[in-house]
Amino acid sequence: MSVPSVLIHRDADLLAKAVAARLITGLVDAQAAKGSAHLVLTGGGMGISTLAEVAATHARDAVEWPRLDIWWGDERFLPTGDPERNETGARSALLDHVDVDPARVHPMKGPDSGLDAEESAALYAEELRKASRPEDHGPVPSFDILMLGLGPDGHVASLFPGMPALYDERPVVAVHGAPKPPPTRISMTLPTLRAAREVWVIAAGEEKAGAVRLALQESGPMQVPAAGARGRSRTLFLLDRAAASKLPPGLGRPASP
Ligand SMILES: O=C1O[C@H](COP(=O)(O)O)[C@@H](O)[C@H](O)[C@H]1O
Repeated sequence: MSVPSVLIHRDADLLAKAVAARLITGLVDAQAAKGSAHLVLTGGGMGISTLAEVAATHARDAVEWPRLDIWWGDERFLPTGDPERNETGARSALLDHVDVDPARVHPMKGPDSGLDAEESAALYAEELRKASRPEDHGPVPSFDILMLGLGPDGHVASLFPGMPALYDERPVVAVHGAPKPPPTRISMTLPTLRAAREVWVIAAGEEKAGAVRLALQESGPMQVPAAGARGRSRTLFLLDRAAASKLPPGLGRPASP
């Protein structure tokens, strides 16, 4: 697992623009190297505003969208089209505006599918298994880029502090009783997040500053799940100044004037 690097941008707006530029470049590089790429999306404020910034730049046309598999790190267990679903936000911010291959967009199924949360999680794990190749050495693809928002409590995906999902070795699990609504969710587990080549934790705002510090310094993943989110090759904490405001001097590199 990689040691995190911390990059600090001036504010949330510039952070979203900078992450969008980084994302386009990362996808172009991955597709140039391998022909196609796997991207894992997150919900939440920064996750969706980053996608909106990708949609807003002409450089998005450098990505070969039909040759991209799109996954979600977690989903709120709500019906298709519900505005609170991470999928709904991602589609309206970006996916509805680019030429993705519908067969390569992989939303987690909600209750309108007729599945319960456990069945939906098991189905997603199976979809991931089918997409993995021998060179992935495991039950999920080696995602090229996996983006994560960060909750003020340190949660990433739908892995909340102290909850059983953090101990689960299955690739994808149902989460019940989440402290943030809705209580029922589907989430990739830590081993699946760690299968990614690059993990990007994206956070803005002072309310995230304590979680950022703990995730980088003092905690284990059971207390602060973000402390366990690390990529195989690279882990980036992409922050605005407010979210970085509790880091000790020297931890983190200012990336914007
Ligand atoms: O509920 C969720 O929250 C986190 C963080 O959201 P934010 O709005 O505080 O940035 C998000 O990463 C996760 O995907 C989502 O389901």
